[in-house]
Amino acid sequence: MKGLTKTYGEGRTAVHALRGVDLEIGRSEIDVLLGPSGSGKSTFLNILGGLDTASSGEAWFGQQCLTEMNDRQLTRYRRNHVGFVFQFYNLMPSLTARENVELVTEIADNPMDPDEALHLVGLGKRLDHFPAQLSGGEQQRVAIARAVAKQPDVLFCDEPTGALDSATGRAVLRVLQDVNERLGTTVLIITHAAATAAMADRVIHFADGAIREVVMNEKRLAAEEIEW
Ligand SMILES: Nc1ncnc2c1ncn2[C@@H]1O[C@H](COP(=O)(O)OP(=O)(O)OP(=O)(O)O)[C@@H](O)[C@H]1O
Repeated sequence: MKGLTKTYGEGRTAVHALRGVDLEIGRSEIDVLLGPSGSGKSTFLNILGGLDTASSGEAWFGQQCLTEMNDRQLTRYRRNHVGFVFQFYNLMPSLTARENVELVTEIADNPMDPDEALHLVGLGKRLDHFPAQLSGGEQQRVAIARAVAKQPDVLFCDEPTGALDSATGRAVLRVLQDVNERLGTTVLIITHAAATAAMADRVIHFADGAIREVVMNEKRLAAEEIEW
C-alpha cells in the first residue's frame, strides 16, 4: 500500500477514515492490527480485501493493482485470493457445518475438501451439526473452515474473537495460527484484545486514520500461551 486514503462523504461532513497509509505485508505473515475505535482498521482491511475502494493511493496484491480494478475484477480477486472472518459468524442456520463450507467450495477454483477444512479447525466430528447445535467458538471455527476451504492466500479477520470468552477466543486464535503454519496463509487480525499481539510477527498500531507504529515481535507466542 502506498499513500492509501479513504474519505467518506464530502465537504463539512467528510470523514477521513484513512489519511495516507504505507505498508508492505510479507507472504505468510501473521499481522495484528490494533488501535482505538474509529482509527481506520476496518476501512483498511476492507480495501485490502476488495470489499471497499480507496479514495487515492495504491494497493497492490503481488503484481495486481487493486486500486485500479473494476467491480468484476475485485470480485474475482476476492473469490480467488481472499478469505474473510468476521466477529459474527454469518453461517446459514438451515445448513449443516459441512453444507456451510460447501457453499464456498462449490464456486471456488481450487477448493479443499469441505471435510478436510472442518478437520483442520478441529470439527471433524461435527460435520453434520447445524449452527444452533454448536457453541460460539465452534461456529466461528466453521466460519474459519469456510474461509480457508477455498485456499486463499490471505485471511482477513475483523474481530474474530470479539464475541467469545477468553478461553474460546484463544482456541479460535490457535486455529488461525494452524492455518498459517500448515497452509502458509497470510493472516491479518483486527482486534481490541491487545494481548493477541503476542502471536503476531508484526503489530500494526493505527491512530486517527494512519499507522502510528509497526512493532516486530522477535518470537511469536503460541495462541495458548497468550495471557488474556
Ligand atoms: N460507510 C461509512 N460512511 C461514513 N463513515 C464511515 C463509513 N465507514 C466507516 N466510517 C468512518 O470511518 C472512520 C474509520 O472507521 P473504521 O470502521 O475503519 O474504524 P475501526 O478502527 O475499524 O473502528 P472499530 O475498532 O470501532 O471497528 C470512523 O470515523 C467511521 O465512522
